[in-house]
Amino acid sequence: MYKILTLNNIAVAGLARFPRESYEVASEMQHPDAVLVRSFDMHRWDCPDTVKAIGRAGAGVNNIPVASFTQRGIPVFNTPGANANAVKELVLSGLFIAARNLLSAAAFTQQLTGTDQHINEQVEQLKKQFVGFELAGRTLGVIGLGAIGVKVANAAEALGMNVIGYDPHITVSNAWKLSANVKNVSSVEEVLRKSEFVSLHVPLVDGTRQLLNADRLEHAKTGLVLLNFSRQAIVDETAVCAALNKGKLSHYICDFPSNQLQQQKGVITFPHLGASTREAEENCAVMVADQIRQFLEQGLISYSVNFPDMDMPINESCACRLFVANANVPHMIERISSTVARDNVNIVDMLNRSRGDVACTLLDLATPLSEATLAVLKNTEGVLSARVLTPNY
Ligand SMILES: NC(=O)c1ccc[n+]([C@@H]2O[C@H](COP(=O)([O-])OP(=O)(O)OC[C@H]3O[C@@H](n4cnc5c(N)ncnc54)[C@H](O)[C@@H]3O)[C@@H](O)[C@H]2O)c1
Ligand SMILES: O=C(O)CC[C@@H](O)C(=O)O
Repeated sequence: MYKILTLNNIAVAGLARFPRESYEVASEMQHPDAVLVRSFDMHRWDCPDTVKAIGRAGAGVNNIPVASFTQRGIPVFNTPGANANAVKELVLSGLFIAARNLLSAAAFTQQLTGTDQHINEQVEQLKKQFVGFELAGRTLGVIGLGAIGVKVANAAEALGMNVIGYDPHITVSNAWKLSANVKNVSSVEEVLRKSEFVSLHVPLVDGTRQLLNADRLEHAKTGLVLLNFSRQAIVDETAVCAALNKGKLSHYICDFPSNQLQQQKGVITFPHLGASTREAEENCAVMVADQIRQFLEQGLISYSVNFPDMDMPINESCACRLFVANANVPHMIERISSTVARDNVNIVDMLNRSRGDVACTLLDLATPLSEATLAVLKNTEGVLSARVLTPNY
């Protein structure tokens, strides 16, 4: 029986992927084999020794201490693209809200009282304060052209906007998906200089923390609308508030309310709603549940943020499969295979892949591996984690 601990609400469609006869899933349990999480802050969480995999039902992994899981030989999975459409639609809403002053206009009509005739007179007399502008012909700059950025860029282009994009690490596959009309520019400053709207779609890592700071915001066109549906710390909030007060920015629309933003004019915040659609929650939950099952049951890895992809069909003549996560250094295969040889076990199939400082090895073994040999393997220099899986043919 595998045990799956959920640290956030995970959509039922995803939880249903774990067969009841072989999985227990709960939000509180002892000795979990894997953990499913959304935005729960795992940096302050004491992870039990039994955990073999972490599944993030979403894109961002800044709430997960990935480096420390890597050292423990634990793969962290995420679900790239599974919530991208939901975020794109919220970003588009942000563009419309800013261009047409929709929130203040709706707040204005909500407070009108009196007869219909009186309300109508107020509407016609005062609506001029909410006059907006059209998106077509305006320039949107997209910073980060990954799963979300590409969708935002293409959708904005379809609305008639000029779209420019900046992503020094764009993947070939995302470059193929991007509309040919999206112009590539070479710096964040150039995006800010040329755009009326800028939307941020980068992950929060050391290199993107406070990507938009006071110096960079100086380059912005006066009246820029800045949208941040990535992470709070991608911008320097103090610099954003100063830019709003100077008129450099007209709006800051983001998914991350904070104490500093609460009273700031020009700010519109949402409660981290980007991925909160039924469709996105289900997509993420189903994708991550399937990844965790594949790893627990077969040692296979896809869409891990810290481990290499591992794909090898289980050899039908094997008695068991050994999964080893190890440091990516010389002599590891030699150490692993000589330890396995203690049991006089024959290797019928094998896969070894590496990614950065980590490597993974799958060995399909003709006969079972003893507990004693597995224990020796776990203590072998360079081995981060090891476990034996008994295939369920
Ligand atoms: N608001 C929400 O609910 C919500 C939902 C999903 C994702 N997100 C956030 O959005 C981020 C992006 O998601 P995604 O699915 O598009 O991820 P992704 O990995 O597909 O794309 C990120 C892109 O950013 C690019 N990038 C990295 N550093 C950059 C830099 N310094 N300048 C320009 N580009 C840079 C990468 O090359 C990549 O193409 C996530 O990491 C997460 O933090 C928020
Ligand atoms: O799980 C959520 O609601 C938010 C997820 C989102 O921030 C992500 O990075 O995918």
